[in-house]
Amino acid sequence: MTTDQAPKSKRRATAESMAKSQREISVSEFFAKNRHLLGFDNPRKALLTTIKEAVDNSLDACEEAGIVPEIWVHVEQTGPNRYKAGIQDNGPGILKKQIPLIFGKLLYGSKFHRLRMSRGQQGIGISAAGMYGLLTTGKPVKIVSKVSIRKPAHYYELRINTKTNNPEILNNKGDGEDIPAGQEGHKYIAKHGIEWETHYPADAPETPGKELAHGTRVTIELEAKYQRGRGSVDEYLEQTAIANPHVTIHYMDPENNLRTYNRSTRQLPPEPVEIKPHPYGVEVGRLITMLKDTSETTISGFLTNSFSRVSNGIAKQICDGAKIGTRTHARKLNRDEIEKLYHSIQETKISNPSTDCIVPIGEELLLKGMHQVVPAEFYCAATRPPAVYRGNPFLIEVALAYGGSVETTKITKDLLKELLSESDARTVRQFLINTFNGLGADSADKITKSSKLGARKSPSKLKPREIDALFEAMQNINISEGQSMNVLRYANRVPLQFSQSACAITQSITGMNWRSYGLTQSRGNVPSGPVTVMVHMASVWVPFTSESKEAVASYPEIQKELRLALQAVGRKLGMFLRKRQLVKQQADRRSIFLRYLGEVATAVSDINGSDRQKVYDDLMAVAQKKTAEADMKLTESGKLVEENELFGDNVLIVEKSTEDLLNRPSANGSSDDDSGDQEFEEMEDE
Ligand SMILES: Nc1ncnc2c1ncn2[C@@H]1O[C@H](COP(=O)(O)OP(=O)(O)OP(=O)(O)O)[C@@H](O)[C@H]1O
Repeated sequence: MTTDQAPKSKRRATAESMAKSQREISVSEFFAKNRHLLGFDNPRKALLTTIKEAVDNSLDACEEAGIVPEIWVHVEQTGPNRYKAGIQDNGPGILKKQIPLIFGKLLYGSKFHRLRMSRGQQGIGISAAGMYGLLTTGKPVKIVSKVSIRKPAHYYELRINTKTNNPEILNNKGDGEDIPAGQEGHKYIAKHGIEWETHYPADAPETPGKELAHGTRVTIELEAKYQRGRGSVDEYLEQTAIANPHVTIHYMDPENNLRTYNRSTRQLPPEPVEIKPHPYGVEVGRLITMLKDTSETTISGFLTNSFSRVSNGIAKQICDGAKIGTRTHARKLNRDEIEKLYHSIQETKISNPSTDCIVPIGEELLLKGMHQVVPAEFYCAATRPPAVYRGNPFLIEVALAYGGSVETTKITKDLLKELLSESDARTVRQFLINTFNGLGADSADKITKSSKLGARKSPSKLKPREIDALFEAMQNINISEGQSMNVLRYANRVPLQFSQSACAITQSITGMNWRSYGLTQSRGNVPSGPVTVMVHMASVWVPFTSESKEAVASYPEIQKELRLALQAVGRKLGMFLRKRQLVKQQADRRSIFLRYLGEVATAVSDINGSDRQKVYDDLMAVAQKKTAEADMKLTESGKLVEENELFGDNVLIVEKSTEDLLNRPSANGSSDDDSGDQEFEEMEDE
């Protein structure tokens, strides 16, 4: 018997029968099945992604139009596991004929084909959110858009046809509705229950009660879950406000709490300039397509007009390197010649792309933003000069805040009750870690232990007495040394809230030695301590690791810039902590002198009959002189700093009194153990 023969079996399919089921897959069908790729992998994230896509679009549109953005976000519960999210802006609005395509067709947008810094890049975001809503609730997307105060607004209810990836308009027999301008329109809106803010709020500082002249509102009903804490809508909006100090957001949460994040500046970020691709970033395949599609006749014309930084001289050098004449017909190059052209491009010295296509937040605004949201003692920021990866310009900036109260001490008991009832964590320990940024496992253990809650206690089943004990422990336990660094990641001003460990930003932080800057850190982890670090990558094309735009890919050029920016703020933090340590030591010494001064003065006066008060004053003067550093002001440059004052050199110190320092644990955690300091000095010497 031969063993290499396949067992006899009936032929199951033929090429012909298989051909019957082979057909094109629509992009919408693909993403409907793979919704996790777009950030719709669970109901909680689906709500966040929907709001994020709409808010990012609003900010992009306002900035592009030169309008100071005002955004309304309204989240309302419409049933068990069902929410309605409405996002409105005061942007330029959208032309009537474009509305169905933008909201009812995947991969349709204005940003994909251009090299210019913006939040959106792919043209999937908002239509995917609408599709998710439709699939999970059957409800269409509702859009109102207005381009001028004098013209009618347009109202559409539409759904995406996932088979054809095309929009279907549902209202007014497929034509959509026009809402008249002015009073008549306001009546129409009220009568038909259309969701649209007609006016700015009466207490809006700059535009109280003014009618909204233009803007867009999208309303999507979807299967979702609302929960605060890490990765929530609330966190996204708060972090968006930090990185976009020019936006005002009115946020109505599902419990009808209205929160307003007011802008701190009316200055829009400078307009980024659109650039052409840089020759170094173009791969052979792309070069072939570009040559096929070009309207230029000569190869020299093609090179100078399709790419940035290619002058006639550079084009000639490239052509010479490839042994092709500059006047050769661009569309007639064969594959071999294109390959040579590609290699010659790589070997020709071409200057870096221009960098006015990327706009940093800037050190001053970074400090302002951080200071508004993170209460701390010390802030600093650093913006790196632009660099290039794969031909794409990018820039890294970092802000750091040190000190201040721990998140667990900032909440009220009522909020704690709400958070506990919303949580789906299985244990209280897990709840604490998931809900409070920077709270490490050790601190969560300390809190649960102190509140005497069993390790397996479920957060939603706590009795009032147990909630009281938990609240008490959260307020009183000193967990500053157990805190881990809170990392806020941003790409083109958009907060990145997921896939932390896959992101180049987190990897750069964990790969650095923070102990040399006075923080404790176990190898390969984020450092410990009451520190918040905000890292922003701005680029014409952010290399995300997936379509849901959650993590930045680790290109070596990006890693290098991240490291340099983090080191810049790390050094400033190190200086601050060292000075603070010195002040504390001297304050400790002075307090010991003061303890005995009175007794010594009395004894001296008894022995030699001198004036006790004079002896006391003299001794006091000596004590003060010997411990003069205790009065040192905690500034980089030795200047006296008023609270909240911003320095020119991008450091902000909110002064602490000497008493505060004496009562506060040191950077390394304990107030009376100086072993950590020794380690710190040693690291500095290295
Ligand atoms: N609120 C708005 N105001 C004006 N134009 C808008 C608004 N929302 C969307 N658009 C337009 O619709 C297009 C498609 O938006 P969509 O969210 O689908 O993709 P994107 O923002 O281009 O990219 P991404 O998928 O990366 O978010 C945008 O490129 C923009 O031109």
